Amino acid sequence: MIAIENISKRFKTTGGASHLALSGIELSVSEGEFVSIIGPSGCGKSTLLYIVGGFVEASEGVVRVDGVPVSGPGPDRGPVFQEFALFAWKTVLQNVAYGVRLKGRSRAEAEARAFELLRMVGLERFASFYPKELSGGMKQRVAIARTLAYDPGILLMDEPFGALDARTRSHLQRDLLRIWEEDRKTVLFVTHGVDEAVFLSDRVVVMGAGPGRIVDIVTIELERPRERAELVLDRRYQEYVARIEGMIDAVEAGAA
Ligand SMILES: Nc1ncnc2c1ncn2[C@@H]1O[C@H](COP(=O)(O)OP(=O)(O)OP(=O)(O)O)[C@@H](O)[C@H]1O
Repeated sequence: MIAIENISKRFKTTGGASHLALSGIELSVSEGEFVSIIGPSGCGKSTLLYIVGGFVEASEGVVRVDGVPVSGPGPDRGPVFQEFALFAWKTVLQNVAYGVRLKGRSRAEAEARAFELLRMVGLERFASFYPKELSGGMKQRVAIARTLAYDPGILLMDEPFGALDARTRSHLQRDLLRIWEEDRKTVLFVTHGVDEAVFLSDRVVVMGAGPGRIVDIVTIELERPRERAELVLDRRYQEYVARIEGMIDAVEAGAA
């Protein structure tokens, strides 16, 4: 569904020099697949996601979604980033309904669907609240519901749970998996958390820096549905985490 073909990205830096952030990235993601991208800070994970989203233009290469080259953002790719980017002046319900209205629905239809989505993320009781009245975890749930509202086939998630405390993060991971298991969107998920990547993903893409490149792709052969409490005790899960942590350590030490 997503074909990333030989993507490179060079940024101009101040003073006229340039910085090669990504080089020769090749990756195919199937419909309904959950793929995480992990790697040291600055290796270009966000840049790659933004290129797929059409927010940043590649210097070389092409990204195709269903065979069509990406030339800008589109409703087929829903971004969920770390900054919640909710409308401060709209209620929770209106924020989510906004996403539904992008699909050309009437206000009444949009609100009905928004309620359904709020139920899905466990926030129906907060429909009339404003973003400033919510915790970080709740805001991130609203942001996810708003993106789901226009039903993109692909979710592009850039450390969506990075700013949250460990407990809230683990609740949201579980909720995200539940939602994903219901309608199997294709997910590209950038994270710093190896455990999070292994828990959520079908495949984990490990990137290295200088320039940003793919070092390895690990297929996570753990059955679904996954339960965190069970999984952390599973030797295979522990081995995946240790193996990927080892790869990142090697990349950081310049050995990979
Ligand atoms: N708009 C920009 N202009 C110039 N350089 C940029 C720009 N955006 C990113 N870069 C550079 O590209 C490289 C990759 O950045 P990117 O944010 O994609 O990395 P990352 O792996 O997501 O990092 P982190 O894990 O810290 O979020 C970095 O060296 C960064 O300084």
